[in-house]
Amino acid sequence: MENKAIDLLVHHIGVLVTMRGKDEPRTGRDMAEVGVVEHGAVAIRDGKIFAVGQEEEVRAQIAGIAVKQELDAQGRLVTPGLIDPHTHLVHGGSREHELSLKLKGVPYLEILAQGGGILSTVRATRTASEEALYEKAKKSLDQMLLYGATTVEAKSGYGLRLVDELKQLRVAKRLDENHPVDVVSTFMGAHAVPEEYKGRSTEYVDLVIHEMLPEVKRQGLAEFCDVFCEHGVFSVEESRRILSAAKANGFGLKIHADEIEPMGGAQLAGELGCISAEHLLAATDEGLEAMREAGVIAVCLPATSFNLRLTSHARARAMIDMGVPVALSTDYNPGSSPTESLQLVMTLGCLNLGMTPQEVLTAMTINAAHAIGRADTIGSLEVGKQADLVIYDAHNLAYLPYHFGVNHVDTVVKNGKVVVTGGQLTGD
Ligand SMILES: N=CN[C@@H](CCC(=O)O)C(=O)O
Ligand SMILES: [Zn+2]
Repeated sequence: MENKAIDLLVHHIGVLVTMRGKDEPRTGRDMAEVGVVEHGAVAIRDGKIFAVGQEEEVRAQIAGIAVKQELDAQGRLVTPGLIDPHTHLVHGGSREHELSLKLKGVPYLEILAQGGGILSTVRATRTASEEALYEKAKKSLDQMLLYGATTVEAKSGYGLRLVDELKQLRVAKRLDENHPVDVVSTFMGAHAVPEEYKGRSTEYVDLVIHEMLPEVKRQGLAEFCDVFCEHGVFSVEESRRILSAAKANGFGLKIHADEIEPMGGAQLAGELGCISAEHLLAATDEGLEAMREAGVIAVCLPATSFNLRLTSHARARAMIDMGVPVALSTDYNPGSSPTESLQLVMTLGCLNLGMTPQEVLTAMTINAAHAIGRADTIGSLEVGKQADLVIYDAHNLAYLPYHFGVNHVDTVVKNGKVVVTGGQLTGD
């Protein structure tokens, strides 16, 4: 079998960013160690990386083995496929009408308290057919792929009743099966208290725990469970109840924590051993310390703080310096972050969170892979891992966040197949 043909050889890579070398989530200085190889090549067989490194070495390793297809990277930049570890991919409708409210200074939680915000998307998602949700989410997933994402996490949470939560999760599952991008599902029945349970949040929490969680598990529709722990949404105690039940049902845990108010969500993430905690703009030093001790990954969402016109951002610099592993994500959703572009997030990660281009790339490759429990197969270009990589129309890493607002992706290889070429989907 050693001589079975190489399916694809990507060669003449000017700067190859491998992210190789470490099994745990990257922290501190390691976040800047991106494993650059100049004059690189990647040999791919059966959808996996067969050899990677300097072109001369790779060619020596595959000497005598036939190569079916060669792809000339023309001296440009190659990175692992980008990973978006926090999205609300599947939903009905859009919320551009909230822009004028935002411009008048109406706060995000105020819009929600008035029955808008998440709840208006809940109405649109409940009335949408499964097919319409599929087509809309597919369009967004196409965009994500065109901007370099090869794996995406997707949360439910706009159904807020069993039938519609399952509908959202089925759409995510079908996309995972049919679309080149891998979709990892999270159940988020506790995204808001639905209108019909207004003032009865304890009853709704009971419903999530006793009806929704077991059924989602029984149908195998989600790997993780997430909760929006925030004033006026779910309290720390309610979040603890839901996440503890999720843990007992075998879900991995995530939490939208300390986004707007310092509630103690970060501490809860540490206490329960969540795989990740999201947002964290208002997280205290004690909260971050609890996360560091428990190895919880901080998923920072700079497009959200930008879009909500917040003057402060997640303290990613402090997190990195104190040893909390940081990942970055679009938080793609119709309210607080209507963008599919991880490249925009690169720019905001640098300019608003103070991260370097190297740290930003680590945060949306290997650390993002850890945040969704996939670091054994994706997130770096190493022998045996899935052959997911991106060729950019750029010659160095810093160029990506520097030249913002445009798409630098030229080619995407997913599981060894060219799925984007010349910035267009191939349809494979
Ligand atoms: N903060 C809560 N949930 C989403 C926003 C959802 C919405 O506004 O529709 C977020 O992560 O930003
Ligand atoms: Zn979110």
